[in-house]
Amino acid sequence: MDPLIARELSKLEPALPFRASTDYLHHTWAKTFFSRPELYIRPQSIPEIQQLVTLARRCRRRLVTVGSGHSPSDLTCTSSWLVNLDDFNQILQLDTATGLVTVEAGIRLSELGARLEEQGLTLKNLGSIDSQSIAGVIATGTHGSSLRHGLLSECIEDLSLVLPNGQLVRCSATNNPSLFRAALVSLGALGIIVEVTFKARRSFNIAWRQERYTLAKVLEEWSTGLWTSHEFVRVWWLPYEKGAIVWRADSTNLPLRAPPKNFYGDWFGYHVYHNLLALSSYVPRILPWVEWFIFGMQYGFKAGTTVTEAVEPARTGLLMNCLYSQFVNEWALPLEKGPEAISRLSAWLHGDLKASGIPFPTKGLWVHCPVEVRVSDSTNNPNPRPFLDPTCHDGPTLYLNATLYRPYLRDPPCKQRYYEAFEWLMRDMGAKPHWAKNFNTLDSTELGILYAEDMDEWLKVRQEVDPEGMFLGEWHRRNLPLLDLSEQGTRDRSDRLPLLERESERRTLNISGAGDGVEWVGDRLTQGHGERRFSHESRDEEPNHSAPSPPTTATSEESFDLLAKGEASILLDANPGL
Ligand SMILES: Cc1cc2nc3c(=O)[nH]c(=O)nc-3n(C[C@H](O)[C@H](O)[C@H](O)COP(=O)(O)OP(=O)(O)OC[C@H]3O[C@@H](n4cnc5c(N)ncnc54)[C@H](O)[C@@H]3O)c2cc1C
Ligand SMILES: O=C1O[C@H](CO)C(O)=C1O
Repeated sequence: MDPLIARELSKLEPALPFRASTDYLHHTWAKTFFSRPELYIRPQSIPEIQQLVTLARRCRRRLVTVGSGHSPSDLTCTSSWLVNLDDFNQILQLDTATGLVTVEAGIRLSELGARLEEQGLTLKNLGSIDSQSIAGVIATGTHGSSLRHGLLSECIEDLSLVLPNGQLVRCSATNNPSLFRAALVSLGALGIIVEVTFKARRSFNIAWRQERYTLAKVLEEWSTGLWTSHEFVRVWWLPYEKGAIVWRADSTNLPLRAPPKNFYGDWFGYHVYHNLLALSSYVPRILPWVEWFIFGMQYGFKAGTTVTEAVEPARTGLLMNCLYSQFVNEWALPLEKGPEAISRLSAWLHGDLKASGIPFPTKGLWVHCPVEVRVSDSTNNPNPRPFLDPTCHDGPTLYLNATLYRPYLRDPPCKQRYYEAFEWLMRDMGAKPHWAKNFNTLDSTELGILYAEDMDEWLKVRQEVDPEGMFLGEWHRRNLPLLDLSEQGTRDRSDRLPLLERESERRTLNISGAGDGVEWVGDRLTQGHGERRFSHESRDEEPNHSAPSPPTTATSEESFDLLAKGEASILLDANPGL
């Protein structure tokens, strides 16, 4: 343990626990990225969060907050300090009459859903899963698929954050609206969101129906009811089959009816599909056959022949089985551009470069399905939009999500060319990438241009609350124009953003169970913790807030003692590994 940390910790409130452990191995849900933070910290109260932020500032450390690690990119990787709010996850207030609910920001949507249900409430919209933390969902602009809803975060009324100076601030549409709009898609770069107030809806059930369409029928109905006939609609496009699975749902008073068994939801089909995907990494040309076979077994071999229906509570019925580790590359574009985007990508995947207009060769290229096709509409949201909201301002939004599975955690062979071509098309059509996902070919300048004044506003707020870049890392540097053009020549970290963590290398992990996942290594690790920071060390002021009196626990004394002795503080179990 760096003696600087022990020294600085000894100057803080000794009774307040600092629940930090070393030797934690962080990884994304998909095990695409791993990193080894210097400390992994799981606070349980706002004073603890304020204390760890103060300590980080004094020790000159970058902070990263991680929710459930479901963002597919390297956004949450760090060799510095990783903060997780899984133990800060209570419902603080709930008003069944108004539907207003205040929660601690670490709560996972699954736990929140179960607790709301006990009170007859639910979230009004969900994405494909509910494993995420509420703060994580907000931070990256997570969406579901419905033209009657925008981003999941549109139900948020009020947020509280701990800023890099340790201050606890609240914001809403009327109270500090710029901070609110910046914090609604914060990319973890403003501070730690600690409390969230949102409006829930009365619990409801959905009746859903799923059937196979031809792609031609999807495109034919695109503007004549495909997306508007039901509250929730999502489409899985099967490119080789030129087919699609259309899933639609509405709220209902019908009695619950469990969905029928499905092929790859069961043990046998799940493993058959997984092994066929693994085989296709060696013999990629079988992929059209795999698509035909698996989706035929799952949804019927012919359009219109098999319909699946069920009635379920919305909080589970809206979710889906995401199967295996995967890369996902998702972009938002105007809904009316969908038929053109899909037709061009379809032409390209079938080798017709001319019709596609996509300048990448397709020889020897084989890809996985599905391409997820989803929608949202933020234009009816009365709350202010996040500055970094990727959805359209003047009409409904389409999302295209190109999925590539990683059977047994191995990367598929054609990823680079498929994603380069897909991103080329998306950029050609003026689309914006989903912040959490695996996009690669846009740089910070281009993203700055795409978001224009909204990016400027977001950067302005960010710079005001975090002038030293305590919440910034390589992902932010790569994707956001953090410096003005006039400052591009400056060495950003040491000159302007002294705490920004740079990536120093990506290396293969020699541990079993990591597959092709890479270890992200930040310069905190390679430079040796603390080196540069001693010279930059600033003894800044105490945060200007009055923290409630801290709880006194045995663990606080233990943690303090261990750290003061320079030993690792293992108040939590170290990551049990893979
Ligand atoms: C299987 C799967 C299915 C998915 N389905 C969908 C979908 O249907 N629709 C969709 O839009 N996306 C989807 N996603 C993406 C996912 O919703 C987002 O990546 C979401 O951000 C993950 O939440 P998390 O809690 O895991 O956050 P993390 O991935 O851990 O973190 C995401 C960001 O939030 C920040 N953050 C987390 N907690 C805090 C906090 N307390 N304060 C400040 N910043 C914080 C982090 O620093 C980071 O920048 C899916 C991902 C997977 C793997
Ligand atoms: O990122 C995502 O993964 C699933 C697809 O498996 C989904 O819907 C996302 O969004």
